Amino acid sequence: MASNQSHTASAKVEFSTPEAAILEILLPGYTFVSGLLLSYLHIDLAAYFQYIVLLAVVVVASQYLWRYVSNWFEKYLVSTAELRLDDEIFNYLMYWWSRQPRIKRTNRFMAGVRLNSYWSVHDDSDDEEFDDEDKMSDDEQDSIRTESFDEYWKQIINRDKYKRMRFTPSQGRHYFWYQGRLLMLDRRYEQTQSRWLLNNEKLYLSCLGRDPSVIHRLLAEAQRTYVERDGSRTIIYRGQRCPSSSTFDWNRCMSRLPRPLDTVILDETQKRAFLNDIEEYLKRGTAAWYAEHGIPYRRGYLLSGPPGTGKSSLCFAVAGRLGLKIYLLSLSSRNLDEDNLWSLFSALPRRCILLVEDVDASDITHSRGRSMTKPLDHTDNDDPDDARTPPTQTHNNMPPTGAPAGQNGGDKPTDKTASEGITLSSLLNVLDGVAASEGRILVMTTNHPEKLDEALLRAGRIDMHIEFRLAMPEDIQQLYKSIYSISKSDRPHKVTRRQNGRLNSTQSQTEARNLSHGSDAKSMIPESEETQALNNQARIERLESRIASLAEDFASLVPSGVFSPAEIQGYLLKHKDRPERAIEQVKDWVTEERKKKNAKLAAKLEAQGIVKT
Ligand SMILES: Nc1ncnc2c1ncn2[C@@H]1O[C@H](COP(=O)(O)OP(=O)(O)OP(=O)(O)O)[C@@H](O)[C@H]1O
Repeated sequence: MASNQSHTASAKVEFSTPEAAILEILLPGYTFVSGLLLSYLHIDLAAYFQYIVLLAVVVVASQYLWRYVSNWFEKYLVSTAELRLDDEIFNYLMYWWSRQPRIKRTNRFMAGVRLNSYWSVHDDSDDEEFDDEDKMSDDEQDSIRTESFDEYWKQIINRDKYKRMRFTPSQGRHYFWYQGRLLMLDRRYEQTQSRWLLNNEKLYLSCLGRDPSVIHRLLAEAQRTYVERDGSRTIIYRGQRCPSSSTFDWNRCMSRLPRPLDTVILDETQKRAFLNDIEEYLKRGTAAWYAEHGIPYRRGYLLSGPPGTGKSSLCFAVAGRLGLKIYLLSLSSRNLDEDNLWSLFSALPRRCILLVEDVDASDITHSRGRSMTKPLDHTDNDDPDDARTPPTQTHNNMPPTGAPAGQNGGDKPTDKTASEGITLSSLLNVLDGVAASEGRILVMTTNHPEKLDEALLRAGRIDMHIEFRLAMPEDIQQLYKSIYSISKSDRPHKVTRRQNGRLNSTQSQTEARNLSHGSDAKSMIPESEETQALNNQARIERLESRIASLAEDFASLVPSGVFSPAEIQGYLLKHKDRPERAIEQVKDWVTEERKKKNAKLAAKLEAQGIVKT
């Protein structure tokens, strides 16, 4: 009580005059400072009250005025673009900036091995380095191959240790000239309550004047620089949950060199039909035609077949051929609910491939009222005589062989809810409901088409179904040739040392020596360039015909319709420089693999209670 009274008394002393109270409001801390001055220097600030008030008013007014004027200036005389970290444009600008010579002169910069601090925005730095490796000249590749593995590996490991460093603007304002105009880049980490503080990074790009065209030009150049870096690579995006929220977005996850379509082994008619259908869909005028006829502009494909038969490869090859980006979606993603599915679909660009791999992996796509497991499925087919029927391709919703009819026989799916919250109805709505996105190409892959709900496969959702098969003799031959043949890019002028090496292993010693170096007598006479080219051509032809005959031998030793192309490719890769060794050892490999398959099959049958050991 007593202390309360004394506190009140002291407060009364401090604000003894109304002037002091006013000054305390204008200049917080005034009472304390004036008390100190009075006690120690005997200066009574109250005597200068008018001046102090005037000073305080001037300071406050000028602060206010400065804020007002700068706001007004920024609003009416400055154009500003705001760039968010979770948008790809952020990377465009950072990439462009990191390539500007001015960054080398600036004394405030951020150094890092990535262009951004956002974990899920992949900036492909590593891919670029792989590219550099790919771009080695033939001679470099040859010289690297003659090195011992240890030597080569030391080089690679050393290089990998030193990741490419990127220099980007540090936090704060950076002024620079672009096309004769002064621009300002402001990099800010905005403070919020979010614990994902780093994700609140933003860039503000400003120029003087109300005309923002210079900013547009700069951003367009940044985008061009970034996109040109991709060249002909196939860009892959993944539907992922944003780390800072519960929403989903497409994040660029990798870029890959395009896969030539002819490296995918599939019945030529099927391959052509698939490509032609997509080209027909994408060609000028098709969208208008669809609109005129009131048909939603969408196309869907189902690629089905045992694992490792080339479904994803075909999709990547077609994307590479047509320069389309691939958007990968996993229906089994945790936390993916209907709203997120909608937002992902609505964020798809107009022309792209939406790839839903292993669509049967998600329960929601399964056929209703049907047993999920069958005693045997085609992946377990181990009997050479029971090879899968030749590939078939069906148009306009011919359901896959053996596909069950839905229980209600119609297009109304029952709502089977996945634990994460998507239902079959919501999936179907996003695929082709009233608000579904237009222009995209949907490719679904599955190992078990028979498990898929009929509603998912009906015309308009799936317009073409391509079945992939286990490798038949002609496929096996092609696989063999694709591993050992001379690549097209090498054909015109040169047989590289590596190919000569292969040649040596496929020819008798004398013939090989003659082919790769010319006969002893001939080698004394220098060859003209033309003769060299002709000789090389002749060598290539001989090599090709040798490989073709070896391919036949190889195919005759591998049972038809038992192994997937991936399995055969895996085996051939073990002997990638020894085509004859691959043939010598294939019988053992087949026996071994069959044993493994039989054991797997027996275990599966036992687990299902079909046979007892
Ligand atoms: N038909 C094929 N032609 C050429 N290569 C193939 C073929 N099938 C498989 N491969 C090779 O096997 C590997 C796996 O192929 P891919 O991923 O395309 O198979 P998939 O059918 O999509 O398999 P999954 O069903 O398991 O996803 C790749 O390296 C690919 O090069």
